[in-house]
Amino acid sequence: MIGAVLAIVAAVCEVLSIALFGYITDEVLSNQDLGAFWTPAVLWLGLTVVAGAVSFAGSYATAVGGERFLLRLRGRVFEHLQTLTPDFFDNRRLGDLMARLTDDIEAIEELVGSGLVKLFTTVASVVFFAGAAFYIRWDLALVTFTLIPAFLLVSKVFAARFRTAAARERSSNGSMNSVIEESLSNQSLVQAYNRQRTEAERLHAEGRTWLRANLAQAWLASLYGPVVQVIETVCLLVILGVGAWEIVSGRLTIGGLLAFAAYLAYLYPAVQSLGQIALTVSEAAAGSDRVIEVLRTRPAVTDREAPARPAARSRGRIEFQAVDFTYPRRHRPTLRNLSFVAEPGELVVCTGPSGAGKSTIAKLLLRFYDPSVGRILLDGVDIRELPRESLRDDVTILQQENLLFSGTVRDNIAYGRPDASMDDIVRAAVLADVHDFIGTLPHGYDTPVGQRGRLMSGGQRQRLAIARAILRDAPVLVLDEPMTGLDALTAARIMEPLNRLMAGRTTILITHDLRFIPETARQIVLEPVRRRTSRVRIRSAGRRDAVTRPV
Ligand SMILES: Nc1ncnc2c1ncn2[C@@H]1O[C@H](COP(=O)(O)OP(=O)(O)OP(=O)(O)O)[C@@H](O)[C@H]1O
Repeated sequence: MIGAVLAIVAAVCEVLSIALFGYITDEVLSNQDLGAFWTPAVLWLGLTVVAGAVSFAGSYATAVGGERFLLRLRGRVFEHLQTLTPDFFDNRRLGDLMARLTDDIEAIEELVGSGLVKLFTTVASVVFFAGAAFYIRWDLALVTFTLIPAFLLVSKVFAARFRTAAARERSSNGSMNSVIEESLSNQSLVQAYNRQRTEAERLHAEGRTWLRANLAQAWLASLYGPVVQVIETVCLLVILGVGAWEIVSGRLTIGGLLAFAAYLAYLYPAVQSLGQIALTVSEAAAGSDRVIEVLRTRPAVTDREAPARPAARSRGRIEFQAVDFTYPRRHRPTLRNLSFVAEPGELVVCTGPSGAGKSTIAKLLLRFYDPSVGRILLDGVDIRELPRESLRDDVTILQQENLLFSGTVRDNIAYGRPDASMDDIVRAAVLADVHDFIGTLPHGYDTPVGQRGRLMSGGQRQRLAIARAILRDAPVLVLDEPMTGLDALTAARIMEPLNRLMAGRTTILITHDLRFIPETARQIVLEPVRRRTSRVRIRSAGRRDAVTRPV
């Protein structure tokens, strides 16, 4: 609003300056009276200074509004993305989502930042310059204004095509980002398999689509200027012709005609830039369509309106009651009729062939998905009744692939409890058997772990993740293949800190590797769901031939 008001003031100053120019032409130049020059000259200079100051303040005020709006928009889209279940990300390309958060939001920025200032200034200019032209000679103004629809028609035709080209450019920009993101994040695989050339070709192919879309935009933008210029020249000739006739008839002075022409010289570019704003709007619209698509996606799992109030600290009793689950867009169920109980502090080992649905149990427990049938209970309460935040505070997961962020060792251990003291962090590292190793790092706890922790070995990453889980101190623990990728010696070494982590916590240990599992641990064996006969067997790890029973 401040920007709009200031833009109007600036336009009024410019209108008055041109009126002074007309006055000087008639009173000073035509009458050859130098004495009449000084007052309008000083006034003109004053108006120019005021117009400059006001338009500076207006542009800046509007830019502040636009940029702040964008800061909030980007934050809002990002927050919304984090409410969506991991399934959403599994089904999208990361590079494309990143393009939506950066380039597409930037396209909107161009509209609400510089675009908005321009729109205010232009509309104010059009209104005032048109008004001033009418004031000088309404009939001449009417004749010249009949040509304005030609400008608007041209910009309408161009804007529609520009929007299609911009949408293509936005989407191919997303695809290009995806290729770059995928290739660069998998560089060791790319190089080990000699796929550099193929990856470069993939990027080139996406780049060509992007190039075509950009050239279509450039073609339209370059054509727009000359087409408008032709219309402008027609207008100018009409003004000169009709103006000359008005002067001959004595209804207009030369100063009046010059001022009139000057108003139109401001007015037509303003109308033309209204058309260009239409192009900016088209581009922003293409970007905002993609941003809105993300904002419109509803999370697959949400909290109840009035969720149950969870106990201050959960005891950690987990119960799956006749759970069936089918992944979205899949026809075959992954789990069918799965029932088991894990008592507080108990270790339950979950095994079964690859693809039987072991990791799916962890995803259901964290409510990344809800069961299609059946219930999952935490301390006797259906987890759908609990706020997701408190449920996830009670469950710590140690994933198959240990996910570290690119911060320091300390940041990574404290990830689940950012307020933890240094003493707590060190204690967790000691229990996870990683403290001595950290001592050998160049900057100890302040050593960066590298992108996704790649500066650490698999075993070191695993022990850092164990320290992180120990520090989090949740009553329920899900360990998803904690020994994956580790050799026998490292796996044996991991077991000790893992046992310390599991002590006193309800633990669901998903693993293929039964070598280090305590004899007494209860074991759930998942069988892949085939026809309707799939089932779950429960047996003791020590007695593999024990009676198996469908649950
Ligand atoms: N997000 C998903 N969308 C669709 N299907 C999925 C998804 N995640 C897993 N699946 C499918 O569900 C089945 C079970 O997967 P899950 O990861 O739970 O198996 P798993 O028993 O842990 O296997 P592994 O031991 O190999 O890790 C598999 O057939 C898999 O293809």
